[in-house]
Amino acid sequence: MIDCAISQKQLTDWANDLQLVADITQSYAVILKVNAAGEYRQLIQSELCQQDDIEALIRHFNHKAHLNLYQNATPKVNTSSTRAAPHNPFNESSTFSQYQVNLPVDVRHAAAYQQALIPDVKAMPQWRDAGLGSLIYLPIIWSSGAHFGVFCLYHKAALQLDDKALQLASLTVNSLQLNLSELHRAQRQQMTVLRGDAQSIDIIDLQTFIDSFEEHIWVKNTEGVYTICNQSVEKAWDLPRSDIVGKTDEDLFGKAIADIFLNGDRLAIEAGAPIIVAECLDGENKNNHLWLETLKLPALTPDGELAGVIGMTRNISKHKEVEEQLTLATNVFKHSFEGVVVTDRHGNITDVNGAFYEITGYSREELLGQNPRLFNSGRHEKAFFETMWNNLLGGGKWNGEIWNRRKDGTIFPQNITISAIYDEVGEIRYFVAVFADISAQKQSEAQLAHLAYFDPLTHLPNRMKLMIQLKQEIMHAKRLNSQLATVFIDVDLFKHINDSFGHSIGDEMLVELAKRLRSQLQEQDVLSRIGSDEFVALISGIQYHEDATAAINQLRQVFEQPFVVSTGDHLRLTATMGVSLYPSDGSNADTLLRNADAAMYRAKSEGRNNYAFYTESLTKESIEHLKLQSALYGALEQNALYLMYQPKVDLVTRKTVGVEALLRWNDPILGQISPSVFIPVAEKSGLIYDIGLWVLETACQQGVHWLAAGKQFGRIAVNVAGQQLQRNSFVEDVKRILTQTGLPATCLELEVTESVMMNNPDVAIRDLKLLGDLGIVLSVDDFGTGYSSLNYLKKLPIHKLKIDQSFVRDIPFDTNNTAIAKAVIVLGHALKLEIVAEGVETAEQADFLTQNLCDQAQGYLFSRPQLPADVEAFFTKLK
Ligand SMILES: Nc1nc2c(ncn2[C@@H]2O[C@@H]3COP(=O)(O)O[C@H]4[C@@H](O)[C@H](n5cnc6c(=O)[nH]c(N)nc65)O[C@@H]4COP(=O)(O)O[C@H]3[C@H]2O)c(=O)[nH]1
Repeated sequence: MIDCAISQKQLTDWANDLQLVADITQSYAVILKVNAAGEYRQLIQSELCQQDDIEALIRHFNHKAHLNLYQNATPKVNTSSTRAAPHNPFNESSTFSQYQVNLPVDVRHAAAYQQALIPDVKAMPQWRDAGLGSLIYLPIIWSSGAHFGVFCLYHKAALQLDDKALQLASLTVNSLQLNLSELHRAQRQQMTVLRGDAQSIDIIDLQTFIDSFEEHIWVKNTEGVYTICNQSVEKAWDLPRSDIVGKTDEDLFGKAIADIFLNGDRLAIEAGAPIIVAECLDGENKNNHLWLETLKLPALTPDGELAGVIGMTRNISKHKEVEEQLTLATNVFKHSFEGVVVTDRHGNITDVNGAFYEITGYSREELLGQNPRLFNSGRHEKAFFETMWNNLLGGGKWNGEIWNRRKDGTIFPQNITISAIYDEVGEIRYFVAVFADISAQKQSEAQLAHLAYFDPLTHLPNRMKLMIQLKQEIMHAKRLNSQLATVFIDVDLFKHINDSFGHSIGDEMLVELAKRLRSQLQEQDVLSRIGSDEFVALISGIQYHEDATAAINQLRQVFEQPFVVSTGDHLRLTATMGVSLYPSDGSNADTLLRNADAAMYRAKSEGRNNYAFYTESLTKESIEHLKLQSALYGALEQNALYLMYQPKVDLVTRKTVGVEALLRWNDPILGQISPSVFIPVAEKSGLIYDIGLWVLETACQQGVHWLAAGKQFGRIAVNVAGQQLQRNSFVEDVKRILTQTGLPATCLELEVTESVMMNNPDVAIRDLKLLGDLGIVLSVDDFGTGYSSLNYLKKLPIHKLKIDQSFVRDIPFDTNNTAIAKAVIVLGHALKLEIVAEGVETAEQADFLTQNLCDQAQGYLFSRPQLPADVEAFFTKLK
C-alpha cells in the first residue's frame, strides 16, 4: 500500500471534480479509498450523497474484498514441471502443493479493479440490497499499478447512467490518477533529497552489496526479465548469473511455476508495498527441510512509475520452528482438560485457559487482573498457604490438593501444581498453576470407603463398621453405667428363598427386612448386616433384662406380616435371635458378638423362629463343638464310625422293601454322638465328602454281602450330603464304588434332601439323571421342608418322595399336617413318584397313610435302626 499524504487542497479540488460530474449526470459521486487494513473507507463525495448509499457501496466492496481473499489465497499449482529446474527456489523435488500465497491486505480488490456500468442495479443479484438504481464504478490506480481506491457514480433510479456518464467518469478518474502520479513523484523526490543521491551508488557496489546477503535477492523488470541477482541466487539455482539475468521465469522454470511467480509479482505491484507472497518447504525429507519465505516489492522509478519487482527469499526455518512450538504450546494450553492459570509475579491473573473457566464458572474477562484469592474456599488454615508460598519461592514448585470455590459458591477439591517461571536474570516473572478437578476422584474414594463399611444392598453398616460401632457403644454404655444388648438375628432357611425364587427376590426381601428392622429401633441404636441372612442390632440404654426382651419382641414383630415381592407372592420369613448383654456377657466387642452368635445357635437348636439369651453354659457348648470337630478328624482312621440300617416297609404288604443306612459315631472319649450333631460339624469342616464315600462304600459292601448270603433286602438307601453332590467327581465316585464292590446299581437308592437339590438345580438335574440312567433309585428326603415348586419337581429325574417326619408327627390329629401329608401323596402320585413316609411311630399314622395310598413307610413302629446282623433277622422275619 502506497502511503502518500494527500493535501486538503487536493481533496477540495477532487471534491469539485466530483460535484461537476454529479451535476452533469444528475447523480451522486463518491471516492472510496483503501486504508492500511485493506478496507474501503469514504474519502470524498459530491453534495447530497446519502450516507446509507455510501455505506452500501462500502459494504459491497469490502465484502467483495473479503471473498477475493479466500478465492486468491490458495492458488492451485500444476505440480508437473516439464524440465529439470535446478534453479527452482523451492528445490526441484519440492512438492508444489505446499506452496501457499499469503495475501497482504492491500491486494484483495480484484472486483474493484474492473470497471463497470450497471444500468439497473436491482437486476444484479450481488447488488440487490444496495438500494441503488444505476451505478458506475472505476478503479483508481497509482502509476506503479498499486490500488488506490474506487470512484463510484450512482443514481437512485434505474437506467439513469449510460455510456456517456461512463466516459465522463473515466475522464475524472484519469485526472485523479495523474494527480496521484504527481503526488508520488513529489514525495519520492523529497525522499531522495533526504537520503542522498541514488545515482552516486555505483552499480558494482550494489552488486557487492547484495552479494553479501545470504538471502536470495533478485530484480525483475516490468517484462518479468531478471535484471539483477546475487550470489545466493546463483548458488541456490545452480546457475551462473549470466544464465539468469536476461531470462524470464518461464525460461527458467517452465510455465506452471512461472505463473505462480508472476501472480506473486502482480500482487506485490497491486499492493504497492512489500508483501510476503510465498512460504514454501524446501527439501524432500520432512525432518530436515527448510522453510523459505519470499518477500516481493514493486520497484519504482523516481517518478513513481513501475520499474519492476524486487524479490528476496530467506530461510525462516528457525522462525517456523519457534512458531510451531508456540502454536503447539498454545494448543496445549487451549485444549488441556486441566485448568491452567498464569499470574504475574504479584499474583495477578494474566491468562487462563478454557478448562479453567469451565471448571470455575468464571468468564475470562472476570478473571484477568484478579488475584487467585478469589477462589478461596476458607477450608485451609493460614499455615497451609504459608507452606505453599515457602515451597514456591524457595524451590520454584508446589504440588498438593486445594479446596477452591467456584463462582456459584460450591467448593471443590483440585490437585494443583504451581511453578514459578523465571526471567533471564533469575527473577520470578510468572506463576503457572495447572490443576485437575478431582471431585470425581474424591467421590469415588468416598464411595469406596462407603463400600468398605456399608453393605451395598441394604446400605446398612457391614461387619467391619459394626465392630467399630460396637466398641464405641461399649464405651458409651460404660460411661453411662448402662447395659448394651447385642442381638444376632439369623433369618431362618433364607437359602430356600434364594434357591426357590431366585436371588433378586431374595434381595428384595432382605432390603424390606432391613427397613422393617430399622423402623423398630431407636435412632441411637445400630442395625448392621454382617452376612447374607445375618443382621446384628445394638440396643443401647438397657437398664433391666426386661428392656432387652421388650426390644427383641419389638424386632420379632417385623416377621408377622408377609413380604409381598415383585412377583406378587406373599412370602413369610422367620428369624432366630441370640442376645448377649454388656457388661454381664462380655466386656469387649468380639466376646459380645461371639456370645450373641452362640445364643442364636442355641435358639436354633431348640427349633427356629425363636430367641435365646446368652448363658455361660453356651461357652462350654461351643468349646464342646470345637472338641467334636477335632475328634471327628480321627473318627475315620480309628474305625469309630459304623452304619445301622432301618427297614422301609410296603404299607399294603407290610414287608421290607429296602433299608436306609444311617451313620453312627462312637467316639472312644466322647462316647456315642448323634448324626444330627456331628453331620453338621462334618459338613462345616468339609469332612463330609470323605465320610460320605465311606458310608457309600460300606453300605455297598454290606449289600453285596447280603446278596451273597441270599438275603433279599430290596434296596439300600444311602444319604447324600449337599457337598457330595456339588463335587464334579460324584457320579464317577458312585460308579467306581459300584464297580469295586460289585453291588448292582438296581440295589442302590440315594437320598438327597430337597434343599440340596435346589442349591444348584442344573448340576443336580444333570448328575441325578446320570445316576438314574445307571439304574439307581433317587429319592427326595425331608420333602416339604424346602420350597420346591411343582414345576421344578417335574424337571427332577427322581423316583421317590419321602414325607418329612415333621409332617407325619401328630397325624391324623393335627389337621395341618394331615392336609400336607395328603397333598404330598396326591402330588407325588400325579408325578408318578412313590411316596415314603418317615418317622411312623403309631398304628394310627400307618393306617391313615395306608388309607391315603402312601406306598411305603419307615419308623419306630416297624423297626428302629439296627446293626446289620439284627436287620438280617428282620428280613427273615418279614419274609
Ligand atoms: N423320631 C423318630 N425318628 C425316626 C423314626 N424312624 C427313623 N427315625 C430317625 O429319622 C432319621 C431319618 O434319617 P434322615 O431323615 O435321612 O436324617 C438323617 C440324615 O439327614 C443324617 N444322616 C444319617 N446318616 C447319614 C449319612 O450317612 N450321610 C449323611 N449325609 N447324612 C446322614 O442325619 C439325620 C439323622 O439321622 P438319625 O439320627 O439316624 O435319624 C434317622 C432315624 O433314626 C421314628 O419313627 N421316629
